[in-house]
Amino acid sequence: MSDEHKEWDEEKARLQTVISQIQKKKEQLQEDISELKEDVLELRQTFWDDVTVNLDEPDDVIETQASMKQRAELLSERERSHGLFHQQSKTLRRLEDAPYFGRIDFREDGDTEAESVYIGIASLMDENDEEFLIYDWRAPISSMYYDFAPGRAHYPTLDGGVEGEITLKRQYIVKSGKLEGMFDTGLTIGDELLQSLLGQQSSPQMKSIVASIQREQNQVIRNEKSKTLIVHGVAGSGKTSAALQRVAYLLYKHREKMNAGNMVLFSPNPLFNRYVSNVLPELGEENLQQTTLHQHFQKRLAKGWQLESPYAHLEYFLSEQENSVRSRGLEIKTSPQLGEQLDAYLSSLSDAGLIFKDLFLLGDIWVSKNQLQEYFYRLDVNISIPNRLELVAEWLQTMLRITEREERYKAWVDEEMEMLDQETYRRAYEKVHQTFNDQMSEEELLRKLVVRRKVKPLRRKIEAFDLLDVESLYIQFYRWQENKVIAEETVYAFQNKEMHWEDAAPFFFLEDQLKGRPAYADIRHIFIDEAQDYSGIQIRYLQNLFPYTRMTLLGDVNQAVHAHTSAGYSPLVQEAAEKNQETITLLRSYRSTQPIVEFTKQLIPNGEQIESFERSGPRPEIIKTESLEQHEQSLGSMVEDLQKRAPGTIAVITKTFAESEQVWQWLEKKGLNAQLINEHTTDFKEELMVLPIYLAKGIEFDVVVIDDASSNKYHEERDRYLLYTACTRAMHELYLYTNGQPSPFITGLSQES
Ligand SMILES: Nc1ncnc2c1ncn2[C@@H]1O[C@H](COP(=O)(O)OP(=O)(O)OP(=O)(O)O)[C@@H](O)[C@H]1O
Repeated sequence: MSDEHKEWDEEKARLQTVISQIQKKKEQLQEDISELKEDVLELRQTFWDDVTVNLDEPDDVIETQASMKQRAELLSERERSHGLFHQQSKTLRRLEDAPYFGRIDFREDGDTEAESVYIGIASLMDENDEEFLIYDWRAPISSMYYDFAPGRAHYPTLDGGVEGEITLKRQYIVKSGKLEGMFDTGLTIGDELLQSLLGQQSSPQMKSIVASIQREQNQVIRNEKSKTLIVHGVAGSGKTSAALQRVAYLLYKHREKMNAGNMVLFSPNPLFNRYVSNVLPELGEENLQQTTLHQHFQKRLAKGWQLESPYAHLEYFLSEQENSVRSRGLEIKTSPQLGEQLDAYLSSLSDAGLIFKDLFLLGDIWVSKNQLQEYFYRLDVNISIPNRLELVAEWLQTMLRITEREERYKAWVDEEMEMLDQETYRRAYEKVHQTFNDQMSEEELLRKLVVRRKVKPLRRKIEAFDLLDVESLYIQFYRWQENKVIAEETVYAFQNKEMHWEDAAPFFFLEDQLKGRPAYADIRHIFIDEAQDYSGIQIRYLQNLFPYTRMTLLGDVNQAVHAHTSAGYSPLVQEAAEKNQETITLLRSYRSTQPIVEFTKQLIPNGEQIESFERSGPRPEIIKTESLEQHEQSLGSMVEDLQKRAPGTIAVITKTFAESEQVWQWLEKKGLNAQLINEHTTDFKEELMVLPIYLAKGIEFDVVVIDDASSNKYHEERDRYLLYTACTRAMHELYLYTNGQPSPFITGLSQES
């Protein structure tokens, strides 16, 4: 028997042994779960049997409480274990399917023999709990699998590190418990394996990449040095994938002190949220909180206000005439200097200029805005604005108590008391007797109650430091900057209780600086995907909101779709003075076939740095049409044809939503069942989709058809990046229609790979 055959048989035999171990553990766990379940049920049913309820004497009450507490603790401990067992059982079920995907044989310096380290999505011990049958991919020793080729290697430990030699590095393809393939590899984790993984069809949900994490991606995943990690990666280089594996890694590494609830992912759109929602559960971890910046601001918005969505904002600027007041305002509101200018404005407000709100009680001004301002500016100027506001609030609380006492005996209270219902009377009566408050008669208590109810909204306002007129202060900022026209334009929107997207971050930033930021103490790590689309002030806002939180920013400057990104700022560029930042660059694109990568990289400056992964496929095609009718006809037939021939997802990508609607109608007319994706879509329903570029961000499709890459649609510099983003969504096939003259960005591009 050849060595190869022998090894294959040995590996097969080992796999069987491990699987039978898993099955044994699973059965044992099942028994434990059943027992525990019975325990829990019994405890619930007999909860009161062992509790002697005696409330006669204070001592008896205490004893009763103690025995109840003991029972409740026992019950909750059992319930917790039950949950834990369930989790373990799920992990075992996953392991049973594919226990491991890799192996390294590592000989530690000083040892004579190498240990075989098998790596999978979770650790597994042998029967006697002595040896590791499988190591979790996140264990320190497993890091060598991703970081080193056979030869000298090391891995970190708490007391320094371990050095040694990797004598073998192997990969396995295991499906439904069967060994389907194995390869010995060098540094790159198996081209064979990657080929087979990347050649697959897209799926409606992103998959985990643990089995084939590349070395540079591993640096992203395990990085813990810097407070801010910037990952700058070309389209399809695995930024999102690496970020999600990073979450899983951090949850494993810090499992004693951190859980999924301590992390937030800011993603580009709700569809993307859904797209990535399966990766962590697939790895046996809970999902982290996901939101979009828009959803976040919406939660903060006062009642009755409307916040423009970033998509509506984009649509506006994609179809707006240049040099409108709003587009000039946009430049200022997203300029890299805005943060500093707001800082300067805030520091000027320390001496003068704060605008307060009149405080009303019983329909009259109780304390006027001028009185508040006077009081505020009489306080020590060295105290910060939020702290001075706290002092103002304390002063108001005292005044309110006096006012309350004064109001109690006024005529309006008599009137209101007559209107009180029976229930309120009864409660007041009971309260007087319960509290043995002889001094306070029922009537007095009712008066107090009536006044308290009336002042409640005012008290709430004071407690929330809701004393400043932040809207006016925000508008005043633009006047202070001598940008009167922009101030007026903002006034106009604010009068209609509309907040434009570009106003949200500076507005809430200002509010937080003035009133003190809301606390998000439990958030330990935030991830910002598609960070290139964030303006300076949006990032500054988040940094200010989460001052003690680590941040991972992921993005690609070439995929910037927002107008402000041309303003010369990118959150992905490391600040020179900032020591706590680190940047990792990913240049290899895994999503698309080589011909597609070779085509798309010509669209952008410095595209030649982008490396493609050797995967073949048809060349991208540019199809010219001369009229709208021809365009409709040809695109419809092409899509119909694709549906018949190409399995998987097909996306027709347009520049704006209005164009998506039009294309969708064309396809409907042809009897093709397509899903029109809008900003509220959270699920893929059809394999054929029509959507604007900004909603396709971060997502991928087997086949992409660009609706109209003509110069009509894509001619400004900014359009270059939109087109690049759209084309790089394609995994296997890419078609570009151009109705009329092709865009200058694709004219003359080579379609050869
Ligand atoms: N190491 C890897 N092994 C297998 N597949 C990978 C690997 N890295 C990336 N991929 C695949 O490449 C595709 C692109 O990955 P991902 O979406 O994470 O990239 P991205 O950099 O976030 O892309 P974009 O910025 O263009 O949205 C996905 O299908 C992902 O599964």
